[in-house]
Amino acid sequence: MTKLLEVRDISKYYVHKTGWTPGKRICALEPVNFSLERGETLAIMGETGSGKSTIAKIIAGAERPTTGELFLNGQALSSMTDQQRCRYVRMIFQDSLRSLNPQITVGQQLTEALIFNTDWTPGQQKQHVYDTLHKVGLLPDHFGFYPHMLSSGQQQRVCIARAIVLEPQIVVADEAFVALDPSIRAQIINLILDLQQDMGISFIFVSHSAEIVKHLSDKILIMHRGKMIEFGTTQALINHPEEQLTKTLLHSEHNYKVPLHTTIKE
Ligand SMILES: Nc1ncnc2c1ncn2[C@@H]1O[C@H](COP(=O)(O)OP(=O)(O)OP(=O)(O)O)[C@@H](O)[C@H]1O
Repeated sequence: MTKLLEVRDISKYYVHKTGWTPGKRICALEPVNFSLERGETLAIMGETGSGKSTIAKIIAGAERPTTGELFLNGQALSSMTDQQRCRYVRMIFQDSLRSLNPQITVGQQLTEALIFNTDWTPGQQKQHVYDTLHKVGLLPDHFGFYPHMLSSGQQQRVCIARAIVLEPQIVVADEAFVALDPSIRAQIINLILDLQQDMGISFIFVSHSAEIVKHLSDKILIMHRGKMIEFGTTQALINHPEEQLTKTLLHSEHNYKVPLHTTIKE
């Protein structure tokens, strides 16, 4: 069966343009290979500067790989138009709350993606935005709200609504929930699990929290200095980690305390 996502030999080099060493090539990511099935959730863990965000951004199309190719349902992502690609893969950024436009209403922000990426009538667009607000636990009234009228948890729900409004197959989240307080973070994480079940979306998320990773992910990818050092199912990496870093990251206590409802994903 065709995989949802296949990452083949993706690498990334940056070239210093200024500073003490102009022209110097920095390897942010050595070639990585992995794949994901439909509906599976992947957590990317690793130390600071190990290349986690680089992988996330390449999958979401926010960065181009230096080498390699990504395949979505067997089709090369590089052969797709931006419009096709953003229907399939959406990203929630680290500072997602700041990415909401304070000048326009929630409804307008969600409708924008539909105007650019569908040929629906205004009535169809509006109905779809209402349905999307409902999916993320917001009310029809929130359509007319400006971001400052919402709590941070509701703003995060709007960011998630914006990511799923085109019904993508993959949502990439880069440490998107760090700034939220623990009880709101737990609600948002449980919302993601619900969306995964209802819509069959695959989530790829970068996190330092062992607790969140164990709760949400089916597979884990461990990065160290630009290299993928371990990749496998969450159960396998928890029960039989091959690398010391994997043990440290998955059993670390420096994680956020999140009152999640269930334990490790089966
Ligand atoms: N635009 C850029 N130009 C030059 N170097 C970059 C750029 N983006 C990332 N890097 C470098 O690539 C390496 C990997 O960065 P990346 O942001 O992917 O790490 P990370 O694991 O996500 O780190 P963190 O947990 O701190 O966000 C780092 O050494 C970083 O300094």
